[in-house]
Amino acid sequence: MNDDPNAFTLGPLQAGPPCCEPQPVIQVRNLSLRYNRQAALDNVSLDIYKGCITALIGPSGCGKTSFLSAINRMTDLIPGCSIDGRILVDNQDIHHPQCDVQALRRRIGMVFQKPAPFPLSIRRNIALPLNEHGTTQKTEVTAITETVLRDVGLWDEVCDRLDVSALSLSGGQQQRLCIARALALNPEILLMDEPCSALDPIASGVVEDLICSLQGRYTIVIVTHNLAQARRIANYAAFFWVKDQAGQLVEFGRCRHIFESPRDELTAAYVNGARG
Ligand SMILES: Nc1ncnc2c1ncn2[C@@H]1O[C@H](COP(=O)(O)OP(=O)(O)OP(=O)(O)O)[C@@H](O)[C@H]1O
Repeated sequence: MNDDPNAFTLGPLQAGPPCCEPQPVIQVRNLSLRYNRQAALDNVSLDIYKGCITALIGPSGCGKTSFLSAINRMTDLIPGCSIDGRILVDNQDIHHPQCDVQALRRRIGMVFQKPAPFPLSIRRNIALPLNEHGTTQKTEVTAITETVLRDVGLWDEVCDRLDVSALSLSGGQQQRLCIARALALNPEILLMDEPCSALDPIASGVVEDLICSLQGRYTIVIVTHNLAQARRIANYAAFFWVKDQAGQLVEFGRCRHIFESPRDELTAAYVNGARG
């Protein structure tokens, strides 16, 4: 898949933790995305590496959310949205007519900017998606519920009140519940759209630590406006910018390189705060 001269690919890395081995799991090639006649992304090619955290950065309107939503075909749900180009997940073309979109979304979970638990009990928030995806045995659902609530550090806080409304939790707890809900389906990839931006600094720090703790077990693609956060948590960063009225990928690379020695002047200006 690396025959495309427009693709951003990296050479072999130094020996490092397994999460940093550059093994592409999502390969985006020449992705262009439109909302009716308005272009939102133009000819974006990018590899996302297995087990790593990749941050999508860039100013408002440069197409970060559109890019994220295209990866699990959430963009199918937006009237007027059309896509050109190819997205491969584990070498499977997600736009192939035989692609099972429900299975794709099970493999690729999504967490949104604003915590959006279902207006149900904490327990039902985890059980409902499991039931919908065919896991109905009570003992199994109970075991998964405890596992994922522990994974997000919520179990000790809620284990004695699993039947209260999820809406009674704090914003940070709600967001961790939403991450637990996504993890319950045992995804390989997590897409996160500004998961901390609606939270206060303390809750944001807790969710940020949680995201770091998931690194290696999951491939994570995160949109963030918080450059310090991207720098703290991501292995790779992709910098988008609006050129000719459409979002384009300016530069992709190891996070350290993007922030400390970017190749592109625009990237340097953005990460140094001179532009954007
Ligand atoms: N559902 C939609 N219908 C029409 N245009 C849209 C839709 N969603 C996004 N757009 C447009 O597509 C472009 C890219 O938007 P997108 O939300 O992907 O950018 P973004 O970088 O994530 O922005 P932000 O950081 O503000 O969330 C913008 O011009 C936006 O107005």
